[in-house]
Amino acid sequence: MEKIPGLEVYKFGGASVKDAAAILNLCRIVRDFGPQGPLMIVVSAMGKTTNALEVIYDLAYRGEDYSVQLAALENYHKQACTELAESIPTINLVQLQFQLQQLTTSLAEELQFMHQVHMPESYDQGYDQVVSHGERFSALLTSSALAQFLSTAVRYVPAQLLLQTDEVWREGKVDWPVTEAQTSEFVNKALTDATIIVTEGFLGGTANGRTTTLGREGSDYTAAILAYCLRAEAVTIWKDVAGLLNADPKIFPDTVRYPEISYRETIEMAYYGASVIHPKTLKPLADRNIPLRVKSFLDPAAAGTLIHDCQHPALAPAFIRKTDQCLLSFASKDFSFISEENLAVIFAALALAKLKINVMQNSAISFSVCTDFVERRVHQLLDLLREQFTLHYNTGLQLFTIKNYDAASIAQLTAGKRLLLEQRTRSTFQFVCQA
Ligand SMILES: Nc1ncnc2c1ncn2[C@@H]1O[C@H](COP(=O)(O)OP(=O)(O)O)[C@@H](O)[C@H]1O
Ligand SMILES: N[C@@H](CC(=O)OP(=O)(O)O)C(=O)O
Repeated sequence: MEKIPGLEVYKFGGASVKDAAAILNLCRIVRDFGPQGPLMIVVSAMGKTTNALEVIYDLAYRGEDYSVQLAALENYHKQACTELAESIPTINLVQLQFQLQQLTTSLAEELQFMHQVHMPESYDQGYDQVVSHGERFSALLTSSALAQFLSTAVRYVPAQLLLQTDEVWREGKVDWPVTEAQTSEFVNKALTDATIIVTEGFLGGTANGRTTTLGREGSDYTAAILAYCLRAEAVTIWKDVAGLLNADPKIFPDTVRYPEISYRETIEMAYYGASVIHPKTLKPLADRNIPLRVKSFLDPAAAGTLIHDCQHPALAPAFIRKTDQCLLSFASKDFSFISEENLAVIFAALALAKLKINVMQNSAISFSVCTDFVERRVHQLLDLLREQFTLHYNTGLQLFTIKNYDAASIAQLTAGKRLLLEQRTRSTFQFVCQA
């Protein structure tokens, strides 16, 4: 497709649209810091809406009463509408409330269906139809607020029209050629009479028009997919932190910001579990050399972090913690060595149970793997391997990774901890310990 000159992509996550004040702040950021050229805005569900929808969906699925939780979610969005209309008087509150009501009705219908029918084989498909409403509410409120705040045309384009995926519910895989063609068509059409487009993060659509989701926290990835398809000039993800830091400030004290960092370093940090950027975000951007800025929506004038194709001097060590880990070990029952044949069986079972290996270690007669503890999947794995191996596993563990470690950073992080497994390469030190 033809490049659209100057087009940029902004992604606003849950924290940056958590209430009317936050949406108003978003409007000011677009007005005061927005690009000269067209802008594609990707929004996540407001605040913790996705978590709330997951709870409601589970209640509905189990045939239990979810009316209190649903009413609370409805009121949360209604209140945001009312408060936005108080701050931006040109908002047509009656119309906005009507549109919100339509979405609420659609959500209630999806839930009602699951509540009555209870089809285990449709659990994941139903999840996507329900949980996607969080992003829909948010896109409605954000696009309405922006249009009135900026007194300009703002087009809302549903993500299902842009991103086509397969039918792997909750983890939709993007059909790149179709997505590129659709995105080009709908965005060019929208830009004939508007310079700002709003769409939902995290969502896609199948060829049959059903909604899919891309995996939790997938809105960063949506921004990257659209930027790739539109050959955007840059992507900015607006967060509640000063940029990409060397550790999560909610867990580690005294963090430092990386002003500039390469795609490669960032992709590794995301892979090891730095939750500030969804791990799939970097590849589409690196493929088309599109810079990614991480900026603070609380201090939009501040520099943030620029992630691009660059060389930089050695970085301060990065600390990453993954919680809820499980350490599994498999030993041959007859004291024979762990052979390539044994490993092939173990890997096949891990793939079948959809468990990702976070760290692994081989010894003479046993093989250990650290994975995220997803109970259902771990039990599936154990069932698959029980006959052939002696199995041990520990849960409730933490996996720490230090990238670009030095002796001081290892000493600092391991102090007072009992390490169950440790491993180091030239640049990365990892260990598993009790929480
Ligand atoms: N290395 C890191 N640098 C900055 N923030 C980090 C890092 N690792 C984890 N975080 C956490 O990521 C959070 C922001 O990401 P996230 O909550 O996914 O944002 P949103 O959902 O609003 O897009 C921060 O509040 C911070 O706690
Ligand atoms: N709302 C979805 C998608 C997402 O990316 O959200 P956030 O940008 O707030 O992490 C989720 O919570 O998983």
